[in-house]
Amino acid sequence: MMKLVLASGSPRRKELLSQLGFLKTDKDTPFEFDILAADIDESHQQGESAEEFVQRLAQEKALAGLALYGNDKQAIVLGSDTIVVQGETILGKPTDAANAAEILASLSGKRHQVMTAVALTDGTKTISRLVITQVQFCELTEADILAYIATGEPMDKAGAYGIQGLGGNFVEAIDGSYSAVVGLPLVETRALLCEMQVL
Ligand SMILES: Cc1cn([C@H]2C[C@H](O)[C@@H](COP(=O)(O)OP(=O)(O)OP(=O)(O)O)O2)c(=O)[nH]c1=O
Repeated sequence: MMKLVLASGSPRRKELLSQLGFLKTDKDTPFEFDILAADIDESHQQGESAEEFVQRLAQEKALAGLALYGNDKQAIVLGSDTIVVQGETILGKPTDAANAAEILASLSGKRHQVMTAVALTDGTKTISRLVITQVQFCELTEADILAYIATGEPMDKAGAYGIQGLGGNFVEAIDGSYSAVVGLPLVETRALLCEMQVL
């Protein structure tokens, strides 16, 4: 049987993917997936646009996951990547608290884009989607930023915030996909899973 594999160490992606299993039409076969963390080099290449970058990383995670899982075993592997884009700048996860403060100050009172790419591969065919969401932040004071960093929440998240957590306090408006901002766009991932006949 074809096994679905989530190539991600993100607990949010695990939760969102589980959520998709509840809409499975064939109730006789349960929706199950294995999880493995595919470690890839996430550095940006010169001349690469933000859109190209995030899609390449999602595909590389899926392909690295497939290689780790064992190319001989029948598997469909899902990889995903999320970045925050502010003007010309691509913001990934903060390197430390000072960098988190810099990132949050740059998002204060402005609109940025969250780009999430998701890729599915079975080794023969790789399909993917890119979802871009606009997020408007309220003005943040220095005290807001310091208090937020002290919670520890920003450190493992692109753009140094989590919309699903305390970071939601700073989100004035969102135009696009909420689940994509959290890390896995539900509608688009469901479409990909249907295309690969997993759902
Ligand atoms: C903007 C934003 C990002 N994030 C998270 C989603 C991603 O997990 C993370 C961006 O880092 P990613 O490199 O996309 O993912 P990851 O390292 O957490 O997991 P993996 O590569 O193993 O799949 O930021 C939120 O949880 N909430 C938010 O509002």
